[in-house]
Formats: sequence, structure tokens, C-alpha cells
Amino acid sequence: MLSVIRDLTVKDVRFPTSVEQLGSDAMHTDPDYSAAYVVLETDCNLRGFGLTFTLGKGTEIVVCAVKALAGLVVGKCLREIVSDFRGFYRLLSSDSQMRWLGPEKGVIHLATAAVLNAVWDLWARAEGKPLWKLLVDMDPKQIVSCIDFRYITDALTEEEALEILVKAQEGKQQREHQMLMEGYPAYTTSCAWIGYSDQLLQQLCTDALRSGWTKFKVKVGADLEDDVRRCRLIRETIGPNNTMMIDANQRWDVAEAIEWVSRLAEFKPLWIEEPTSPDDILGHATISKALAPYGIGVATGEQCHNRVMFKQFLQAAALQFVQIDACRLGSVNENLAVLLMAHKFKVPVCPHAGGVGLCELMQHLILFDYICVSVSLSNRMCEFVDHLHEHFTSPVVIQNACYMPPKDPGYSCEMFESSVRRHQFPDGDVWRLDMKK
Ligand SMILES: C[C@H](O)[C@@H](O)CC(=O)C(=O)O
Ligand SMILES: [Mg+2]
Repeated sequence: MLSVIRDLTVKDVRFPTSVEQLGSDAMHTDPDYSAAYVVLETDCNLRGFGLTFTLGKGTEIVVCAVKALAGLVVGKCLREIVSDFRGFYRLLSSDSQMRWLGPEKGVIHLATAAVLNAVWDLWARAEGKPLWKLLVDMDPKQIVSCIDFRYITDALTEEEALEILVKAQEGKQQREHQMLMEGYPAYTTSCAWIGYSDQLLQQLCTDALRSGWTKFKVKVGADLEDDVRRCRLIRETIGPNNTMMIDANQRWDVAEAIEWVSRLAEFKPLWIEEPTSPDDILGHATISKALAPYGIGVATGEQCHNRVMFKQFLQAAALQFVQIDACRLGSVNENLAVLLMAHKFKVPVCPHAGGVGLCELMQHLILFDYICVSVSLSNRMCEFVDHLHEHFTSPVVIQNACYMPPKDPGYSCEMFESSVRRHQFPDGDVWRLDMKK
């Protein structure tokens, strides 16, 4: 705990997933799953690992932003940071010159997430616990002390947050035990990326059903007739009793979204995800209202850039499923704020995890949500994508379509050095050899 952070390094790591259209959707047709990958070195034997997720081009800009934040971290003692984590969050997110680049949004906030994820990883490693367990074992007061309540007290006060956490102490041990035995329910997105052929969709859904998956997300939004055909194929393959969700990744205007999704209502999707601009809170409210008679909810959050936006989505009843993201929001600190607000507004959290390292990170937050905040699994599930886990030293473990709680100390986002070396952009073998083709 006394460790002093001596150095921060950040690398641009990219995986050529666009080659096989992994991760493709109606707006991001050729993503190369990538990360600005942060390593904190300390004066003892400990290191902290963190990342933020990107789609390839532009990762170098996030890397620059991380470097700009490094001076606020290097030289600090871990104990000093965590004894006033709220203050440290604010130091990073509200530096009086750098906040002009956000504030708390865009590249600078992605960079803040990468750095803070590494600090949380370092803390959990120093305590010898996986991050979810570090959080679960924390006193409610200490949890609250990590949250910056600025701009959200009209929706959730510190006292209310504390009350929620104290109330959820009851039954905590049983829920932890239940998670260790059964895991946290997940759904899969990796069967139905938009670039996949019908044959591949059917094959992957059939395989996933055999492995115990019951909830499937389908990418839509590029072409209505294609969507009708793909959704029909998937509904026929998974049967009437399994769950389907659809995701348009911000493709439509508001009226178009309502019309398009009405045409897909016969396939009984549980939610339409990101129907329109992620900043259009009132647009989402209109869509929510229009689709309610079909029993279709609106889900959003993977590009909802901070707690203030989530606050307004909740206040405006503009979403029925909250999709927090471990790298879009300002790390664990800001995610805690959103988990508590979602609980207060009685909206289930179904996190986003479609990207490299996001499943590894998100499992910790959603375990904490169940054990210490929501105490419910009703209408809740965490996204899973079956890509790139082999690059992590403590990859996720899925059993019977559930995330099994990680056991290794930390936040599970350390990558193998060989993976980082091979995929570093532009000099890693994967990219150098590719360019020679
Ligand atoms: C570009 C990403 O793969 C995106 O499509 C992920 C996403 O929307 C999700 O997982 O949901
Ligand atoms: Mg999505």
C-alpha cells in the first residue's frame, strides 16, 4: 500500500479484427479492436494495468492524452490516492487546463478511464484481491468516498447512496456465495455481427445454443430487408423462448428508429440498443414511449460519456436498460455513481462489454452491482463477446453462459507482453508484416 507510482507507460495496441468483420455493426463496419494500454510501475514489486477501448485509428490520440495525464499520477503514493479517491478522480477529470478538452467526455475521458483503471488494478493487487472482491469488502462509506457527486446531487445525494449500500449489506454473503457457485448471467453478441453471412449466423447461433447460451444480440440498422431476414433466421434458430436483443449503434433519426423497430417487433426483441445519437436524451425518451406498447425497451450507454448524461437519461425515462462501460465512464469511480443512480431509478443495469478487454473489466463491476447494490438478477445480464481473451493473463471464465467470478488479484486487464509486442501499432509484427503484403 505504501507503493509510490514511479512511471506510467502507455502503448497503442491494435488487433486486426476487421479482417473477419468481428465486432462490425451498422456504423462501425470495420473495427480493429484496440486499446490504449497503461502500465503503472511502482517502487516495490507491484504493477498496475489498465486500458481504454478504441476501434483502431485514433488510438494514438488517446495515447497522447494518457501521456498528458501522467504527470498527475507519477510520484503519487497508492495510499495517498485511495485515502481520497474522490479527490484523485477530480484531480484527473477536472485539471483546470485539461478539462477544457472535455470536460469528462471524449478522448480525455477515455484517457482518464485507462489511467484510473490501472490505479484500481494496482489497488486490488496491493490488497491481494480481485477487484470485485475489493469492492464487496469495502465499507459502504468508503465506496461512497470514491464517488464524485458533483452534478448529480439533484438525482442522488451522498446520503441516499450510502443508504442504498447499507441496506444491501443484508444477504451480501449469500449473494457472494451464489455468484461463486453459479456466476453472473451473460448474453452473447458474437454470433451476429453485421458483417457475418446468414450461414455463419445460423452456425454460430446453433453452436452457442449447444453451449448453453439463451440470450443473443443481433446487429441491425444497415438495411431493413436484411434485418427482417436476419432476425427471422435467428428467431427461428433460437426458438420462441430464448431472448433476442437488437443493436443499431446510433444509425437512425428518431422517427426512422420507431418505424424500423416496429417492423422488427414481430421477432420480439427485448430491447433496441442505441437507436439514435447517444447524446439525444429526449429522442430516446420519444422512442421509449413509442416502443413500449410492443414490449420493446430502449438500451443505451456504451457511448454515454459520463454520469451527468446517465442522470438525465434516467430522469427523462429515456432508457429501460442501463449499459455502463468500464472504459467510457471515468473508471470504477464513475461507474459506481451510475450503478447507484440506476438502482434509485429502478432501471436494470446490463453492461456493455463488446470490445477487447471489456468483458475482463466489466465482470468485476456487475458482480459488485448484484452483491452490493441491485441485489437482483431480474431482467439483468452482462454482455459477452468471444474474442481476444487469449491475450489476457487472467481471461474471463464462462460456464453455462455465466461469468464465473475471477480469482486472481487485480482488474483482469493485464495482457501478455508477447501479445502487446506483436500487436503494438505500427511497429508490432502483426502490423509490419501486414503492411508488407
Ligand atoms: C464496434 C463494436 O464492436 C460495437 O459494435 C459493440 C457494441 O455495440 C456492443 O457490443 O453492443
Ligand atoms: Mg452496442
